[in-house]
Amino acid sequence: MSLPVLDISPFLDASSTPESRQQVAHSINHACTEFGFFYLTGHGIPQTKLEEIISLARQFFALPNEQKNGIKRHDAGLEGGDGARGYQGMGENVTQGKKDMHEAIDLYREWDHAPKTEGNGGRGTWSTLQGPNLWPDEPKELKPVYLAYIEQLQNVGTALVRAMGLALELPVPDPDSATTLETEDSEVFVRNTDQSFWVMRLIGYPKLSTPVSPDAPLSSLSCGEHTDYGCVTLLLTDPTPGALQVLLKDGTTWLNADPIPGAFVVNIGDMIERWTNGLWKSTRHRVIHRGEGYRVSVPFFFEPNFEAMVRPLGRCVDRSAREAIHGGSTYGEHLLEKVFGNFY
Ligand SMILES: O=C(O)CCC(=O)C(=O)O
Ligand SMILES: [Fe+2]
Repeated sequence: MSLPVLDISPFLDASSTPESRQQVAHSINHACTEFGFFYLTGHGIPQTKLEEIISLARQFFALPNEQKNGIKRHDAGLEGGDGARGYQGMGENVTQGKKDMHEAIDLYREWDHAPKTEGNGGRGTWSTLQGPNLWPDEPKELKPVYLAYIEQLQNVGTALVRAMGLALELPVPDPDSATTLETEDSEVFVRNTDQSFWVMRLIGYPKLSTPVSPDAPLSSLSCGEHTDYGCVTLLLTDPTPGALQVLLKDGTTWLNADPIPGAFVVNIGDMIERWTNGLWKSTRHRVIHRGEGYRVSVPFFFEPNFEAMVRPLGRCVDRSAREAIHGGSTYGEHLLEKVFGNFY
């Protein structure tokens, strides 16, 4: 058994036929209903570029701790800190109250919603999430290469959520009637991600040394079991097999989501589950790296706009034949809860 493979190219190619798009949409509905996870090909980003992204992250993690801590994340209100952006050393990330065995840099869309509070002379103090990204000085090419990559990923994310709107059989937009952000047509996800408050994580995982045991404490995991909290995740990893594991619908079987060269591993997050009223569930997954070498992964979380109101879509509520699972809140409110709660 392995996860479905989907080719998104009909949604990136303006000359593709409606039939080819429908076919992709159909496969997405199947993949999201059965797994919440799939491989994505046809995204147009060359494999050499993907390899460069992994290699630059690997070069950063190989630097001495002292240098990595130069862009350390600090709590909001402390000099240079916004409680979210920057580098976290090994064991600083916490999932379900347990330390994860990884180190990471978190980058977010730059804050452009409200005036920033700048400090006098120093790096400034910031409200949560409102500081600037803390980019590494080394390797020097990391920042420009990642910025270009993030632009490309936003296009892929848009293509994907467009396909998802069709996959849910939401009505196609009526060109004669005005739409609002909350109009529930097949473009609803595209409109609510057009200023995506994206997150990019560069993650480094040392090989775990503790022995495998069924009741091993969660603290021995590379990244504890969780769902992703946003919209869709486009995950790029190095070739290490056996690390990322996905919980199947039976609720007990863990499937290895081993990387396919040139493809992203995609999964849906809690905001899609909420929008679809649970027709599509955000699937639990975890990382246990007991293989060889130092594993590097770079997930890109393509999220709703900060201000997007996320509540179950009427058609999905009808189709799911149950009450709305949530009363609605903005993505920003949801994210702030997650940041304050150390994420998962
Ligand atoms: O490193 C991976 O393969 C997955 C990481 C992950 O699930 C996450 O950062 O949310
Ligand atoms: Fe995840």
